[in-house]
Amino acid sequence: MESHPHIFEIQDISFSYPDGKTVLENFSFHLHYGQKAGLIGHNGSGKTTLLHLLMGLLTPTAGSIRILGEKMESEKDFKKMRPKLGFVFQNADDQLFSPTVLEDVAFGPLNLGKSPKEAKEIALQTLESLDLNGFEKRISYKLSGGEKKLVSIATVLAMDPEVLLLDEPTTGLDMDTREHIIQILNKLDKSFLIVSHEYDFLARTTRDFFGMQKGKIMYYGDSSALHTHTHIHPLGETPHRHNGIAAQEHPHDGHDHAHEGHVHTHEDDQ
Ligand SMILES: Nc1ncnc2c1ncn2[C@@H]1O[C@H](COP(=O)(O)OP(=O)(O)OP(=O)(O)O)[C@@H](O)[C@H]1O
Repeated sequence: MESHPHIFEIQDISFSYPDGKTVLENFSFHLHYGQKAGLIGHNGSGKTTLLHLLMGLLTPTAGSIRILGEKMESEKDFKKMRPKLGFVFQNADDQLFSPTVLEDVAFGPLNLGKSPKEAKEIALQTLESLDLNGFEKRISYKLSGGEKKLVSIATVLAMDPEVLLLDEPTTGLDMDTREHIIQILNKLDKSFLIVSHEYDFLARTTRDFFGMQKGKIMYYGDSSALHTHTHIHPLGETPHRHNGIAAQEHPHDGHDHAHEGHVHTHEDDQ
């Protein structure tokens, strides 16, 4: 169901932490309906701050935030909107707080007004759809880090949100769990925004990427152009230098793209 062209419309927002540090200034960003996007950028560039602003966990000092067409002006607005925004925290311990996995996954649906029986059914179906059958009886705090991340995603999907926001979902995961998350995201018919430093992960899960630097979106591109060191670009043999970073020469097709550690546009090439 597409009722709004944009999931998020952020216009000219500014935000500073109480200690006075300005993280975002006149910042604008749009995520349209159905978009699967990655957000990359250096440590401290403001990615987590942006996600927290989108969730209403922080309040901008200026500018406007519209979500699904509605202007977010108060905690009341965000409270109403939050069930539609599935936020997967960087640290799964911030997401899981019930004794068992079943209670954790049923918590959202219960909160949305489902009966205990319905909530249990939704929780079991959600676990099954993520290949987590049998997890329902597990003790949440005894799960491994990777299992906690998968169950965190289940707690969010059980609420059937309009959009998922994932903050560094692959941190500390082994290859199998990372692969499992890639499969989950690829099967998902939802919009999402993933903050990650893992370019290959974003290339396999998203279609677009935004590159953030010092509180600004500096780049926008096609995620298939995201990759780590070893690659051959599909066209052209022209060697180039990356944005003043020494001697990483390789052939490419002239698209704006990103490499591990930095993003660049070809206008920047010399
Ligand atoms: N609670 C806070 N109080 C003061 N400054 C903060 C607070 N949280 C974050 N910051 C600062 O705001 C800036 C942006 O932080 P943020 O966590 O949004 O960056 P990030 O892009 O998510 O970084 P990372 O990739 O390291 O997670 C950083 O300089 C950080 O030190």
